[in-house]
Amino acid sequence: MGASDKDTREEVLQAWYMDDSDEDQRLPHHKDPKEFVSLDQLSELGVLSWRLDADNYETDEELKKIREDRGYSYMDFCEVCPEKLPNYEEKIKNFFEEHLHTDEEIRYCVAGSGYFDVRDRNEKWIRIWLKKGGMIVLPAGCYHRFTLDTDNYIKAMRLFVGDPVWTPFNRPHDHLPARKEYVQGFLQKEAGNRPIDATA
Ligand SMILES: CSCCC(=O)/C(O)=C/O
Ligand SMILES: [Fe+2]
Repeated sequence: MGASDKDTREEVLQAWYMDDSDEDQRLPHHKDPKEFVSLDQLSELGVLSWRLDADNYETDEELKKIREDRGYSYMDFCEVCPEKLPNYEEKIKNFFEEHLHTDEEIRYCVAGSGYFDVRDRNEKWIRIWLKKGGMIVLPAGCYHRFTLDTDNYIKAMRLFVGDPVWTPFNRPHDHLPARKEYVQGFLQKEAGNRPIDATA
């Protein structure tokens, strides 16, 4: 991916470390001073991202190719607002409980915006602001949560490999194979980057 691709992705996808305040979850929760997280840092956590043409998703060849390459055969839409989402209050509460899934969570924002929070490898929260045209993949086994922002509306395309399984496993679910594999991926990367100890 070239530098210019990355720059335009950042118009619809921004990430930063969160503060520790208990204020309204829909506020940005920046640290003071702000501490942004790059898309490369996100990809080190296994979080993939694209910028796509949300006004033309029905005919978008780039989306078609991503779906073919990654096997995303299933697609539907989830609109989050009181008028469109049944059991809105309960769902909003559940989305914001820290959880993981045993499969990827793939969300493409075609309207509105929202926050997907993910834990980094030191358990710090990173807030990912997804806006119209942004698409993210959260890897299986990655603890995360979702909230609307203060605009209170998102319409997201949900993609899945085969028949969808939406089950959230609220933290702690560290014994699940998906979690173990996700953590193992970090440990292997760290071991690969460690300098060789010639005295050992
Ligand atoms: C914007 S899609 C609703 C959030 C959701 O589906 C989910 O699983 C959050 O973790
Ligand atoms: Fe989720």
